[in-house]
Amino acid sequence: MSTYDLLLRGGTLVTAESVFPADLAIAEGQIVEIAPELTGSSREIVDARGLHIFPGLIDAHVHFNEPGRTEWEGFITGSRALAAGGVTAFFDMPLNASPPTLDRASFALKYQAARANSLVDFAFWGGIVPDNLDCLEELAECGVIGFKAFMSNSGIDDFAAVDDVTLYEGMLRAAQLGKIVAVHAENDQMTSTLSQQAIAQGKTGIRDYLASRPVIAELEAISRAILFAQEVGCALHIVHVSTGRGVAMVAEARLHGINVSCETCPHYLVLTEEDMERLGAVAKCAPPLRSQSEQARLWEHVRAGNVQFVTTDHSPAPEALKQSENFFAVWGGISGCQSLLSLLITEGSQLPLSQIAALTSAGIASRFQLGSHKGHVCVGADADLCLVDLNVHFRLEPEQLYYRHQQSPYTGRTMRGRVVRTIVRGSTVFHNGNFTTHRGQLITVATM
Ligand SMILES: NC(=O)N[C@H]1NC(=O)NC1=O
Ligand SMILES: [Zn+2]
Ligand SMILES: [Zn+2]
Repeated sequence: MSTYDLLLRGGTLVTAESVFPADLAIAEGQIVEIAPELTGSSREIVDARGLHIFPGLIDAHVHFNEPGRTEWEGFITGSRALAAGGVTAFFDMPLNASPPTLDRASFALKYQAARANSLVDFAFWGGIVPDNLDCLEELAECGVIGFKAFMSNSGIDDFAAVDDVTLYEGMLRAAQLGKIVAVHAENDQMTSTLSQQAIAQGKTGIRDYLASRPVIAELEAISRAILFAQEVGCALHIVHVSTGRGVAMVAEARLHGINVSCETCPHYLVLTEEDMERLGAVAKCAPPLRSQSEQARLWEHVRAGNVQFVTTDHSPAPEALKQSENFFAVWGGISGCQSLLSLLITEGSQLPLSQIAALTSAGIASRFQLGSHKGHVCVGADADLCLVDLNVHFRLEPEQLYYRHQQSPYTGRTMRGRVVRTIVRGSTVFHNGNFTTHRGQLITVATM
């Protein structure tokens, strides 16, 4: 009889392919057996009857701001929120921390902070800005997951937007290094000029902000990035696509064999322009929330499989930065990394559970070539799992949030599916509101 470390008995497994009842056994941090009724002895047995066992989610886009702006969000608070939401790994963006992740030294600071404080596994994006092209090679050596560039103003002075030449040359180098380039795609000239004009005319309300970042600004930047990537032969990823039309451009390019993918975020799927008007600063983001008709088309593309994965773009800031009469001056960024799974289960009732697993784990593992050990529920994979009770409906209250700042546009919303346990490489890191000590490790990545 085999001896396991942990046996999950009687649960319903959710994989990117299917949903089926099974026992799951873990030893030395890995899944070692999956079968209808496992009889081996185990150090610990969890009764998973009535629960769904999802692959631990991977959030490929968060801003945890440590070091340097830990008062905005840090690895302790951010990774607790993730664990409470069933997320077992995250990719941290190269900006909003100080210094931003632009070279070997800043990568080392990030790594040390995450290693000391993160409850779950992590990887890092490096940045591309106009003056760091010569540092991309050392960032690749450090093990960044890819390179992120802003095609419009990032809101952070020490992370400048790329001009076309920097983007082109950055893509050339990324292609040589076998790394993916991710872009925040909005046309800088349009968004900057429209913003300046509105502010000069004293038009600083929420509708004015929306008007300063039209859909066409996003579509133009997506098309330019795709054109560059095709020419250069670089793998491209478009972050936080806010409209179905943006996804359609990516889908069309993929049909032509261009190596491009895209993500969207829960806020574009569940909130609209009207919500931004109603909720105010807590719902400010860029690209902004869109109309109901744009949102409906975005959902169609998600259902059709044209969006490779969903991320949260969790980008919080202290309360003071969220308060201004001038909506342009308010920090743009939505806090939501704790609610990814529950939002998709609740709002994506048309999405099969398997597709939710694909969008939150397998899709990311495959795009970033994490290997079969991450993002999959199968024998030999890391035992990164979350146990969810789909029968629970709950109202999200601010005091249930583990963020550094207990604010989110999703508070007050009734959600379905409570995460009861989160397991990282075989260790329970979250269980019914309790956390263990940190456990996170850097995810090592292949070059493409
Ligand atoms: N700097 C930063 O986090 N910006 C993010 N916030 C947001 O709403 N969109 C972004 O790109
Ligand atoms: Zn962005
Ligand atoms: Zn972001």
